[in-house]
Amino acid sequence: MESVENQDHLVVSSEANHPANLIPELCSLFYTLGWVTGTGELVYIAPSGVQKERILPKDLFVMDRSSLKLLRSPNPPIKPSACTPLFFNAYNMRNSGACIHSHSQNAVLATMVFDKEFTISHQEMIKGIKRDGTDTYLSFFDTLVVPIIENTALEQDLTSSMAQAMKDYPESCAVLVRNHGVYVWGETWQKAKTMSECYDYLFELAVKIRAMRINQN
Ligand SMILES: CSCCC(=O)C(=O)COP(=O)(O)O
Ligand SMILES: [Zn+2]
Repeated sequence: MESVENQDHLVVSSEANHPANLIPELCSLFYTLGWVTGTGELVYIAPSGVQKERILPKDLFVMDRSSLKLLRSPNPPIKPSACTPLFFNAYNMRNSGACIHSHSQNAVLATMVFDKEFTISHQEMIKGIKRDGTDTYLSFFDTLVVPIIENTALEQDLTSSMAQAMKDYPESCAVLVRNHGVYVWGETWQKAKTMSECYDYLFELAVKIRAMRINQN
């Protein structure tokens, strides 16, 4: 059997949007936003516990989506992101093409001021959020609802509660984790990124609305 450490062709591409080039670029962008950490038939996964803004294509793991077999591992061996089983919730339960995990303070603050669900309505940016499993987006007058699950000591221990929240909220494209951050997924990396930006904006806005005691009627 070929070594998973010598499959460099899987992470070499001249296409800017190839996951091998895109993931380092997005990790670098998310680092500048203070979010940090994130991820066909191949699943590209960032390494765990490293400085995400410095990731290079050669640092990525590549996994077969259906068999979960690791096809490529960086050399020297490091672990794939601890979020891998949570990313697979999004891939398997929603057939999504990309999942982004962020530790944005806006997401964390939202989990501190809301109880079981984050809600917001009558905001233009709500229109950037899809109703998962449908071809429609929320309207200005809809209420955006995001489930909040409790944090655990280890990232992988969030897997079942995230899966339960996804079953309970079939149209949500995100799950908040109390005092930790958020997972956002989409059918493409572009949709996952755009929705991450909309969610983050709305989390920040809702926290400020509460802090300023603005009455929304
Ligand atoms: C300071 S990060 C703590 C663990 C965590 O929340 C996380 O998301 C780890 O992600 P990684 O991709 O670095 O394994
Ligand atoms: Zn995390």
